[in-house]
Amino acid sequence: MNAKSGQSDLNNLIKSFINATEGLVEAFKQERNLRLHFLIGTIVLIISYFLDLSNEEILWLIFAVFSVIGMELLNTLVEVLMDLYSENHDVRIKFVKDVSAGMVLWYSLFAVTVGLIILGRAIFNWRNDIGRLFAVLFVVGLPLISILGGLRKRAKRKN
Ligand SMILES: Nc1ncnc2c1ncn2[C@@H]1O[C@H](COP(=O)(O)OP(=O)(O)OP(=O)(O)O)[C@@H](O)[C@H]1O
Repeated sequence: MNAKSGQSDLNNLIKSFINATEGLVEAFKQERNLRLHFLIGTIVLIISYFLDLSNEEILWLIFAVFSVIGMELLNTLVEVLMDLYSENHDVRIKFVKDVSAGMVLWYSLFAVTVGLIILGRAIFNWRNDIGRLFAVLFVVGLPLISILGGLRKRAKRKN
């Protein structure tokens, strides 16, 4: 590798970084929900400075905050791509957009569970049962609601 190609590789890398940053900034400007997630993440991370948290707990909080923001970015992409594909009303587009929004909701529930367990202990001295119950409620509850909904529909069709 000569000095010239090394320099051009570096320029490309810097350009890619600038483009990626522009993408983040644009998404932040355009998406209200993304701004909300950044705000909540900022508040949680600031609060974490005033609490007695282990390294592991801080890492979980950071993981939760970054995950929700990452999923919101992905959801923004899906919405834009679907709108580019077609602006007509289409049940398949509705499905894709709703699942994508559901993905953000799912990760938000994960973040709330992490918050309940870690911040709940550090601020209110809660046992981790509350966070665990919250997680179980959604992991078990969601499929259950869907199964019960399906059974009800089937029963209605038979009548
Ligand atoms: N082309 C379409 N066909 C059918 N349903 C659609 C279509 N576009 C949007 N929807 C429905 O409207 C909802 C909102 O879609 P929209 O693209 O407006 O996202 P948004 O309001 O920006 O969502 P978010 O609050 O997640 O950013 C979708 O989840 C979907 O249920």
